[in-house]
Amino acid sequence: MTLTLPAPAKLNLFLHIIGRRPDGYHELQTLFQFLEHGDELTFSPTSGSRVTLEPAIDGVPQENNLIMRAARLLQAEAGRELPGVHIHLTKRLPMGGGIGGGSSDAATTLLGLNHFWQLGLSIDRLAELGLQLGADVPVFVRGHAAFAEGIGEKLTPCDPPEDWYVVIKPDCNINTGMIFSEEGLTRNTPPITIAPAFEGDASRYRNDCEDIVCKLYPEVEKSRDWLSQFGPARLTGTGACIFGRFPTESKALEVWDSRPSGITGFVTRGVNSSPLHTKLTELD
Ligand SMILES: C[C@](O)(CO)[C@H](O)COP(=O)(O)OP(=O)(O)OC[C@H]1O[C@@H](n2ccc(N)nc2=O)[C@H](O)[C@@H]1O
Ligand SMILES: Nc1ncnc2c1ncn2[C@@H]1O[C@H](COP(=O)(O)OP(=O)(O)OP(=O)(O)O)[C@@H](O)[C@H]1O
Repeated sequence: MTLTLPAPAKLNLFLHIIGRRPDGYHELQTLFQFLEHGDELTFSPTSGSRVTLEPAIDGVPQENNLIMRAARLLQAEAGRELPGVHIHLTKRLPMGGGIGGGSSDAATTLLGLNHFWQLGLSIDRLAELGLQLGADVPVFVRGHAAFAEGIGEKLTPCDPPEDWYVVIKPDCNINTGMIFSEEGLTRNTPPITIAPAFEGDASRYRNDCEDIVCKLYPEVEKSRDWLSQFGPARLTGTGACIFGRFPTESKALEVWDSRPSGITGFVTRGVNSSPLHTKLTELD
């Protein structure tokens, strides 16, 4: 049977860097919330035992695509030949945007194929496998908005307000590894000791990558300057996307409709339960 599942985007409502591990990875404190907007994956049975994926993403070799890598991890975990599957990807999320498109595709593949192949793997095991693919994959596997620590794998579920967002994608792709290797990055923000009750207080919470990203990419700074006329505007992840929060859809659309020509992005709602998990629950 064919299975179609969403791969939602995420925002980092704030992102603090509190230190660096001996292996070079950065210790973070961040608040993840999902968005209703996202990619979509369709899994269809095929004869034989191959996993195929279409369309390919320009510049990403098929075997490096996080969807194929997630499928390979599950095949290895099962340790036996599994039925063939064709995966169709509807890509809507910009790459290098800090909204987790690749990580979410990987999580949807892990949960989707676990269901499709009836592997019966637990969410804990799928989150462990996901962490091998990227620091952002576990939150997408677990499916609830969360305060994250460590490199993003220690998750405390929480419920920030489900506001509306204007998300702008400046015309640049930002490489996460490159930003984390920048000399001038703030790496010593004092840790928050309890999971925050986030009310969008811009002065208490920030994104520690924002200053450096705005310095390196003037188009990101320009987007932030435009959106911040309407309220606090912030970077997500290591960029490039900038988002602003609004209490209603009509207010978000009003701002979006006033954008100058050349600004691309979307309006969407923040949700604390992942649309992926909502869809999987409906199937059970
Ligand atoms: C910035 C965030 O998007 C916040 O949610 C994530 O922490 C990044 O997660 P991601 O895109 O899945 O990143 P990964 O593919 O795991 O890492 C890419 C590269 O960024 C650097 N990296 C990543 C995460 C982290 N906590 N510290 C790091 O220093 C590492 O050099 C790594 O090789
Ligand atoms: N299915 C996929 N979708 C998007 N990118 C993929 C995929 N598979 C591999 N990649 C690679 O991963 C890189 C990061 O893509 P992604 O969309 O996750 O960026 P991002 O939004 O900056 O993510 P993050 O917030 O996790 O840093 C891409 O530039 C691409 O080379």
